[in-house]
Amino acid sequence: MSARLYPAHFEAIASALQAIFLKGNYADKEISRVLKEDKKRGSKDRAFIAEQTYGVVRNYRLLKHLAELENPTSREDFWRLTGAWLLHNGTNLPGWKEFGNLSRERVEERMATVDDKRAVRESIPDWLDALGTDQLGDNWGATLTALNEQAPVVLRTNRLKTTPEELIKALAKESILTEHIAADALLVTERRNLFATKAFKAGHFELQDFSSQQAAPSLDVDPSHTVIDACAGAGGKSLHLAALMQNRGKLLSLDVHNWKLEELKKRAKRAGVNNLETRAISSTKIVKRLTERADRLLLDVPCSGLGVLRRNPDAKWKLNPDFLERVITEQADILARYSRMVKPGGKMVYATCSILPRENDDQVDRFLNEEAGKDWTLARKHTYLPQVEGYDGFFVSVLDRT
Ligand SMILES: C[S@@+](CC[C@H](N)C(=O)[O-])C[C@H]1O[C@@H](n2cnc3c(N)ncnc32)[C@H](O)[C@@H]1O
Repeated sequence: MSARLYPAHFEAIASALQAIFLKGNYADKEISRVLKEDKKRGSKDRAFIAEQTYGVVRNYRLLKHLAELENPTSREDFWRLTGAWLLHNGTNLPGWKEFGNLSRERVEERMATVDDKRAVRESIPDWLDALGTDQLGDNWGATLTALNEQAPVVLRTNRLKTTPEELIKALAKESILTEHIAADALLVTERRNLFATKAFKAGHFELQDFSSQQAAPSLDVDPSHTVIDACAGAGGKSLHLAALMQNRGKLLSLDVHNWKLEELKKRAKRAGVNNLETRAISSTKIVKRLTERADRLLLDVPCSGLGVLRRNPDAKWKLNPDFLERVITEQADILARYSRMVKPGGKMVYATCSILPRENDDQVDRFLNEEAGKDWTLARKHTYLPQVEGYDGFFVSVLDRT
């Protein structure tokens, strides 16, 4: 590859990386920040900065090894990591002083030493590599490799306003090429700024991965139902549920964070959704008062996010064993308490964007074997894996209440 390289791009990448690794800031926010600092950049330059920054975040441990840096802190250190990433991908580097003695030969020599060190090669903390091996056995290696790739961009057509066929045509007029892959899902085959399109502003689609689009349809909702989305967040799945309910029936979106529900309200307005009400879970009473009110319940619970590392690669550096234990305890509590909101004869979907059985199958098994789960049976479950279906790692289980 012989891309033209500019010092200003490396400056922007290094600035984003310093904030991500030294201050613990989110990668997507930092990339937006540095891109906003120079609005004159064209789309290729913006894409270069975003892609290289994500590349370094994804491959941080490997790049520290290749660039022979124990603990990068300075601006030059992050230039050097980015340089090592480009060399590793076959790009020649200019002789800028920040790169120091980096050379293709040395990077190749260092690369040859990691064949038997998966955690370094795939850039993952040792504790996570051990956990993945313990949880997924032989599947872990392929999952890890797939999670280090760039995520495909998938849209969900908002059927309240358009159809996949009409949306494909409307987006093509704005030079965005898409392919209908399933139900409401379109795969974007040419990356562009989707949020600037007329179709987005008019609420004709939402960005939502293929795997995540499997949760709402699994609830088998209809326009007569009362549906509760109990961990609704900013409402990706609530909006999907509203469309499947044809904007009828009653949809109640709950979350412990009111600011997320405020964001959901804005998105609902854009999407033309009007069967939805939001309510913050400010005390345990909110859930108690809803005992046996719902025909359908979605529990898209907080999780490790290990299935969506392609999209949020910085999460692997922020996650820690204590957080994982806490979130597992919280998931079990949510399943046991919130399931009481379902009427006899109703249905519930328990979902996570994790690939770990401890957050998925084990939680469902435990629930079914305890007092809270005595009226419940498992109808089906599936773990979507990035190396199998090709999209985010995701778990969906469907449970029926007798
Ligand atoms: C995986 S996210 C939900 C994503 C959302 N369903 C979507 O499709 O966009 C999990 C959500 O659970 C919320 N949450 C955390 N603890 C909770 C609790 N105890 N009860 C309800 N929601 C909770 C978080 O604030 C977060 O928004």
